[in-house]
Amino acid sequence: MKYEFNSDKEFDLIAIGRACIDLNAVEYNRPMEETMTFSKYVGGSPANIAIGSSKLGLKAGFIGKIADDQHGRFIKSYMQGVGIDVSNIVTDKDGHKTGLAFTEIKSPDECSILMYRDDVADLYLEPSEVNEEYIKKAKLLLVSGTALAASPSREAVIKAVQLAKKNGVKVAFELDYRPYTWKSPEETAVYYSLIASQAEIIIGTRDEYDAMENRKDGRNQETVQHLFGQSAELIVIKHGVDGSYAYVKSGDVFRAQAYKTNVLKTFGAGDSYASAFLYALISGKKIGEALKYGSASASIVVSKHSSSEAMPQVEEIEELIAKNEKIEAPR
Ligand SMILES: Nc1ncnc2c1ncn2[C@@H]1O[C@H](COP(=O)(O)OP(=O)(O)O)[C@@H](O)[C@H]1O
Ligand SMILES: O=C(O)C[C@@H](O)[C@H](O)C(=O)COP(=O)(O)O
Repeated sequence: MKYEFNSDKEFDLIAIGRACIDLNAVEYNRPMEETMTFSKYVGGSPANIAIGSSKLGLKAGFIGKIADDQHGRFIKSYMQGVGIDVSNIVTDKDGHKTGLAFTEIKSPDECSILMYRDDVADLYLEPSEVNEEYIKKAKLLLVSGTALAASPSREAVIKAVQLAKKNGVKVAFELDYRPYTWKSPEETAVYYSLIASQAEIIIGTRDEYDAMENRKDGRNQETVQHLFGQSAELIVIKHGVDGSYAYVKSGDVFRAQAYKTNVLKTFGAGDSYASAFLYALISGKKIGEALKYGSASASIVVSKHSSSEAMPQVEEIEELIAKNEKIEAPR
């Protein structure tokens, strides 16, 4: 079963949200207190997804606001360098700073992120900086949940979604829940539910759907039943190393297991998964196959040091799928 896009569009995917900096611990397998050096990469979930899908060959664009400083310029030139259209990345003129994410790698499965996101430039994207002529050119608008955390970025995203709906552009909502960016769980649930009610494709971990539903231990069946009553056509629910499911409005369900790998750290899994899943879907692969692309890409990225720079080529993903070494997990 395939998922159909409007083929008469110049861009495969346009992402909206934050483009930031990741500072990843160079000395790892220790707490951050003992880490003295960090490597710099472009980061921010929607930027990572745009980078991953561009490296896989999609024509990608980005809408966001970056700081008018060295970090902002680094982000823009890196994104341009991997083939992303940066014409709709706006430079902040009010002195707001680039968001930073320091990563701590204590062990392969004990990682955390220390984020510096006070007054960050990306959350100052204005609705007036979202351009209908641009959005209209995309097959898919990818929205990151974190961009809904504060105004005016929240309104800019809501406008982008409205313009997508008006112009036959599918909306994919990557829940990308970062608790520290939000004021309260209630607020998150309100805005997540609003965008989820408009999106045709929704991707998130089980915990992120729980944040949207403002509950604990939610069940996939209840979640999808509710969302299929709105605009959703395809819902992906990820369960970490236990794999992921794609639910289709027709009633079909697909499952992918994670691929065995030499794990260095856990972050980067979600963004690499989304970029390869969307790449495969937009390239016309079947939904079950697209899940494998997502899983394989994630497995490659968790074995490497960064999120953005580590995004794989198509050949690497296909090699891993062909090897077929999956992690057995309970159903
Ligand atoms: N330890 C791991 N080894 C191999 N693949 C993994 C591992 N952890 C996660 N993955 C893959 O990454 C995907 C996304 O991971 P998940 O943890 O659910 O998302 P997120 O990073 O957004 O929290 C999973 O569906 C799985 O395919
Ligand atoms: O999204 C961010 O601001 C931080 C990311 O750049 C970082 O690489 C990361 O946490 C990615 O993790 P993922 O969401 O598990 O892919």
